[in-house]
Amino acid sequence: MDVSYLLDGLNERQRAAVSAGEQDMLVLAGAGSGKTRVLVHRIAWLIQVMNYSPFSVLAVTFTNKAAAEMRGRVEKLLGRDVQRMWIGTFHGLAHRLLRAHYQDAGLPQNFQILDSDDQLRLLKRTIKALNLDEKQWPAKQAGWYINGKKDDGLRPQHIETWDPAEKTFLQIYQAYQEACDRSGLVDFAELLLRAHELLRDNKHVREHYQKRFRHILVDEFQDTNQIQYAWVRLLAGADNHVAIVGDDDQSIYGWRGAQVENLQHFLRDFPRADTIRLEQNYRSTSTILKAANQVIANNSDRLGKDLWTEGTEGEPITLYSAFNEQEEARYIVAQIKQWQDQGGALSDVALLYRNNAQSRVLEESLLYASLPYRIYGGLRFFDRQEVKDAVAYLRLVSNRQDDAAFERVVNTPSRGIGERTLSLVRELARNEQTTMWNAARKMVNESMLSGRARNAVASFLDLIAQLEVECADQPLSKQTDRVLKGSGLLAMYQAEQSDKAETRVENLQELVSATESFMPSGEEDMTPLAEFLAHAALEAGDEQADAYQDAVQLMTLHSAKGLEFPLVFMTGMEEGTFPSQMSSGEPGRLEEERRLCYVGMTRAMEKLVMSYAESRRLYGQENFHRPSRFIAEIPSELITEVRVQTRIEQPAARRSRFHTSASHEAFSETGFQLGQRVLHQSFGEGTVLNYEGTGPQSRIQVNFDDAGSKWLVVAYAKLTPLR
Ligand SMILES: Nc1ncnc2c1ncn2[C@@H]1O[C@H](COP(=O)(O)OP(=O)(O)OP(=O)(O)O)[C@@H](O)[C@H]1O
Ligand SMILES: [Mg+2]
Repeated sequence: MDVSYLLDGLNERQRAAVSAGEQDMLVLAGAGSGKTRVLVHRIAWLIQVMNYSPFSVLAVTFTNKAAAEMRGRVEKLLGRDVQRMWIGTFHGLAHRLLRAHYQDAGLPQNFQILDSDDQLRLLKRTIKALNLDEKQWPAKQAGWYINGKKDDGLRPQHIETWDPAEKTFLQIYQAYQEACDRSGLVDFAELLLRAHELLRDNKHVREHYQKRFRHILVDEFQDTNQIQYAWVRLLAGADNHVAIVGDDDQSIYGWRGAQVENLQHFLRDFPRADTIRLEQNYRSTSTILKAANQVIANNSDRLGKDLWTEGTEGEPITLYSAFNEQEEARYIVAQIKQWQDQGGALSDVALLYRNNAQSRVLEESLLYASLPYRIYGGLRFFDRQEVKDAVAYLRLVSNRQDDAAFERVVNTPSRGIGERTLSLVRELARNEQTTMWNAARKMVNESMLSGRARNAVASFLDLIAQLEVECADQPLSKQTDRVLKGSGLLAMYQAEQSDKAETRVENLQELVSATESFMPSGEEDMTPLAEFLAHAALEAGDEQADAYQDAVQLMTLHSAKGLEFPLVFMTGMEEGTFPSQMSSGEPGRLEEERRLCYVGMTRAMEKLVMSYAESRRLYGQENFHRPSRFIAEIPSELITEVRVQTRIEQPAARRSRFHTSASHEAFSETGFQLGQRVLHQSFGEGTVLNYEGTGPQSRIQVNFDDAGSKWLVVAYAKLTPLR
């Protein structure tokens, strides 16, 4: 058979990696050098040329989206489907292992995944139950503590501490874990830890998979944490082969426990591994690549890589300075329209930002301009309130011991079960070391509640029992439909009659279609419902209604990893936003932010646009910041600066109650406009942001580059207009 096509479109070093014999390898290379492409071709090579069954190859990627893409690309190369092949994220694969071996893992068969939001809720309740003050012991912090410990492979009994604060967190960890275990709930970090323990402690399970997975391949290896790497080592055993690809310059999850040192550990633990370096970038124009290389050169302790391209020079990087985030969004939308007018596809455009919260203003501008968009991460379909409510019903119907689901829906829609009643149920559950369901049942049976409360709780318990009967042996979409109607959820939102409620109804309907089109794999003894619930908890944004529409792609810089787009906007390039406030004091974290900037820039193929706003309202607060230091790290000859061209009217959202049309005229008379640059004798240069009052009393707000924001009386300020 002619297999040369598997090496087509690869350079010499890539070919060497793809066609290597039975061996371990590390492909260490910069962004866009074809690492992922090598991995895909290697998998096809193993199957086609070295005659491995797809069944004996394990491939790990970083997101579900990347996993789906990888599977698709392998299938295209092979010309057949590889459904049986294990391609997934660490979390997804861990979940699959736990399902298949739930007994060995000490889990109930119908265990459920607790996502981050549910985890936080459960932590809040745990902290309350321990009579701790949530202000002093915030649930979020407890979550970080617990997840961090789990990522390091530590159970409460492994932790010893003299630190009184840590002692309390440890106590929360313990109580939280007990609650999870009682309810058959597994959080994200627990998936990894438990799967690790399963492989470590069960020889037969471990040996089974060691025999099975002859080749293990891991993409984005620089962002594995300790437990993930420990897992790879366990699975690899003595005579399997591991190929990892990564780029130390793109390690951006240190804050979540990823260890870039794993790259070195790999070379130590797999001493026979070949290191292959790729140096040609095939993704970006030389301008973009040069700029990205310059930025990352400011970091220390790099493994060091040279990246070059034969690509064209392309356009310079556009830098846009806006006076606030609204105006930034308007500029971006105008640019996207222009791109569209020139025949560009919307799905070729990515808007990247540092924090999820930054997306709202961008979304509003896109909506206003009727440009369809999709968001990855953040506002995932399965994260939306109504969808979570519906899923919680499904969970409770399939497992009554699921406390998180119980809490979520017991009084949604409202059925007169108040906080007082619930706290009685919680208390009994706690005292008897049992679940909410069991406690509630007992309270009803033994008349431990007042008449009304008892009836309300009893009818809820009956409702769930009834739904279970109605759902038995029904197809998944019928079950979902039954639950939506029977629970009263759908009716509740239908009755609400607001735009928001309408969207919620649509989302619930979308959930039914999602279950309709869901194809359970039928493996590992899972019911379709159990598989769907796991999918809902693990999938990020892949199920949005407009998945196939041509739409602008919005995502955080973190979730853009591994992807590429012809036109990329990096928004919010301001000190305090990016690099983030928290990182500025710590050199280590600042370097991680710089790597994130490198990741962002190297997503762009043809054109990169960076923008910053002099004033930004975020989380309800207005802040003034200078342009990000990363901008200054780009050689100026690679940048074209665009300034605010048309002075725009005050955006509605920003109009304060002081503003009257009279003051607007008075303001205009002063000769200054919003966004205008001005010079003050003692404060120096700044930008006009706001104004109030009329006549001689009128005041003007200026954000000075060095002195910060100040309100000044126009008549006395002696401002000199610049530009
Ligand atoms: N030898 C090659 N010839 C032509 N195009 C290539 C070659 N190798 C890779 N490419 C293309 O270059 C782009 C980048 O490749 P790929 O995504 O595999 O890079 P990567 O190293 O994984 O990047 P990242 O570090 O961002 O994950 C892709 O569009 C890919 O198809
Ligand atoms: Mg890649």
